[in-house]
Amino acid sequence: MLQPLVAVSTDVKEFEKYTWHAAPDQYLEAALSVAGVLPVLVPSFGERLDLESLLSSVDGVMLTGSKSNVSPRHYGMEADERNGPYDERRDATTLPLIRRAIERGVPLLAICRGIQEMNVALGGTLAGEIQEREGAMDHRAPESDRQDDRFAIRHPVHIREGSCLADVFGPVEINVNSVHRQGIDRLGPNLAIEAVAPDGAIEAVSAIGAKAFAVGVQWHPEYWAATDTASRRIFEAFGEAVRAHASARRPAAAAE
Ligand SMILES: N[C@@H](CCC(=O)NCCCC(=O)O)C(=O)O
Repeated sequence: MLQPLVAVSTDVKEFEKYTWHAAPDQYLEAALSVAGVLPVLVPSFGERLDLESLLSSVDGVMLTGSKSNVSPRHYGMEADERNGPYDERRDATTLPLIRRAIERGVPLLAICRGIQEMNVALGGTLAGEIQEREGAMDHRAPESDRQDDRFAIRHPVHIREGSCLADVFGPVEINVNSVHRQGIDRLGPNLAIEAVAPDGAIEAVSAIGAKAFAVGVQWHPEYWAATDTASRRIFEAFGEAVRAHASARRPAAAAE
């Protein structure tokens, strides 16, 4: 089979006096080496992108994490500095992309900022600084200059019975990393909770009635995808869904 293409979200960043549309290596590495797909960066040009053309040319969509937050104006709230930084160009690209990918049955894996975008795209809201909520765990990364420390696996999540991820792991507890200060507040109407943290924070969702894999996770399976079984299994399941989509979309190419 030809290696199927997966559209990957990009952050818009200023660096060395240039504007970049960028994605971190970890996500691309996990997509290529564990999911077995060819990641293709999608520039954050928003409504200037022909999403039908894009979604007719790829067999999956992966949304990466980011230090930036979805602008609260997308869920009816004021965008203040406290809840920044923002990346409006990324929002303008990913929010419509999520809706169309799910409508068209293109497999979707949304990670961290990605699950938050998925919830907002489908009509939900987010809460900021969730560590300040009564009884909340601190979901932010540990203070460290070492990424391995910041992305250390450090709390359990319970995978709900009958969920998509229960098909991947079984209805069990898995241990995950945690690098976020925002979280899902009001769940979008067409989303189902797939996993929760011990403090009740929603850690994974899936699109109800989706034609294909459409899962968002608040943790970072990409970071340890090569070595951690649970992280690996998510990317393997995503890769399987992408190849199934490719086979259905291009039977001839799938036979090659
Ligand atoms: N900004 C959002 C989403 C968090 C996220 O995607 N984190 C990825 C890694 C960011 C880092 O390296 O600090 C939130 O904070 O909830």
